[in-house]
Amino acid sequence: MNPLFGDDMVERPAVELPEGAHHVPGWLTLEQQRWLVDRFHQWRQGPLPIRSAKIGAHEMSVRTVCLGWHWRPYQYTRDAVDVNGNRVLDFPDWMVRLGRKALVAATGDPHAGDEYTPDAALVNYYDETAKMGMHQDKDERSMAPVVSLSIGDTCRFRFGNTQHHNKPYQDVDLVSGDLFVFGGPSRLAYHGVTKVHPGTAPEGCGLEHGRINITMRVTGLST
Ligand SMILES: O=C(O)CCC(=O)C(=O)O
Ligand SMILES: [Fe+2]
Repeated sequence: MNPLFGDDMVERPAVELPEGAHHVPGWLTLEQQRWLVDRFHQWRQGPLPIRSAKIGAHEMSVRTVCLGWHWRPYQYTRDAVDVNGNRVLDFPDWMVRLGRKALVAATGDPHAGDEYTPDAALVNYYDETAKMGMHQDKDERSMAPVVSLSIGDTCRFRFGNTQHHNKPYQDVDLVSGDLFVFGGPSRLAYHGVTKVHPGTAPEGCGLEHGRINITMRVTGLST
């Protein structure tokens, strides 16, 4: 028998993710996406310019501007000593609330966000050729979940295991408006972005080219 809502009619079949990892397709409305893109354009005005972080002598292809704490490999500081020495922007209160809502949406647990107070965000911009190699987010001292929001072009996000950057991993398409959360036993899973699909940003998301990804984290550092 053909089920009425069989897998064949679901545009994006759910991928089986390890415990602690959650993907919520289309979590942000287009209006919310546009509003976040406007914030992005403000953040990149300064006091810190958006820049490619350097891993040794190698510049990352992604460009990043931070909120709350400034990240450079492999540490967080309030002042961007590797850029222009200026102090990083404050972490906005609305983003704390958004992070809490994201955890509730991702887990289905109405209390999942109660204790969550992210204090750092990396706001990454990918042009059509940018990628991010497999890595763990482990510069934080807290194991609270990472909340990730995507806007603009679709990317191929690779979400792996906590042991090494090889298989097993799952490839997930992160589309404009998608939420992805990794916490619990998946908090230190290796992950990366293998490809951005140019020209896939939906009309009305506020971004015509490229992809913005915001990851909120709890650094566990004090002021
Ligand atoms: O762009 C993404 O979806 C992932 C970004 C990421 O892993 C990071 O900023 O550490
Ligand atoms: Fe990461």
